[in-house]
Amino acid sequence: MTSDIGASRSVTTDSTTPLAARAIDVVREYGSGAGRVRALDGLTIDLFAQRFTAIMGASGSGKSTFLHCLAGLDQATSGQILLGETDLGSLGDESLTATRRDRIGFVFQDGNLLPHLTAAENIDLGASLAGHRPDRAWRAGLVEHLGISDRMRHLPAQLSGGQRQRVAVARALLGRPDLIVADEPTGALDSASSRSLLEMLRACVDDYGQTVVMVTHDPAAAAVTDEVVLLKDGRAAGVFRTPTHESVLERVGELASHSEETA
Ligand SMILES: Nc1ncnc2c1ncn2[C@@H]1O[C@H](COP(=O)(O)OP(=O)(O)OP(=O)(O)O)[C@@H](O)[C@H]1O
Repeated sequence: MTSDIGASRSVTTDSTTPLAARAIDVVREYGSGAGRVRALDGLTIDLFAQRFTAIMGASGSGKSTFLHCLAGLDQATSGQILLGETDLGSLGDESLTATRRDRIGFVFQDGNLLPHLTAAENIDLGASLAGHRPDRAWRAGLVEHLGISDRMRHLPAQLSGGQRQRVAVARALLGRPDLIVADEPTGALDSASSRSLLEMLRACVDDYGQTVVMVTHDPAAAAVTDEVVLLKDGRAAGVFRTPTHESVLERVGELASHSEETA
């Protein structure tokens, strides 16, 4: 059970709550002619700073496409993605690469570690590429908090799936990014590792003041977040706060039955 993670959440939002990122009327089309697919169809979402937001929706509703556009890995066909005040669409290749490296942390399903680098080298990779020295005290605290201090010299193949994910979380947090994006991070984990990863992502927000956006199909994972954004056919189809396992199941069920009625 994960329902007690984040049990003390309290989410209030008003016009002064700062935004970490925004998607404004975003369209993303793939292909052309008869094969054209509109993966995002005028999507508008506000992502509040220092919050944990889940993105949910049926398969094909545009979740990964949105996350990739938000993280500057893919480009919207039209509309705007703002990271703080920065319009990602206005950046050239070099600035976009630097923005991704310096302002966004990534946690993907398989950890996405480089196999020939040790855990420590993987954690330091972003800082090394940027020519920065990692903040040693911050790094040591993170690694300790994540329980991987004794695994720093191991290669990814010598780590468990859960340990690889912890390394990925440490790497994502090292540069204190403006935004951490997680794509189905619990998808390949057993329930204990999944719970532990969700606790870590929750701690990123509660203890380190980070902003986390996570795509998930898992109601138990969504139930530890502050806010759930539902997508349908490439558009926002609802937002609800302080989700519980039950409320997630209910809202996702409603969305699915509404889709059947209108199909
Ligand atoms: N590179 C691509 N080329 C063509 N179509 C694509 C491409 N990437 C995604 N799509 C299409 O865009 C739509 C949205 O895909 P996306 O992967 O964002 O959905 P999703 O909600 O993340 O799905 P899932 O839950 O199955 O991962 C789908 O119809 C998909 O087939």
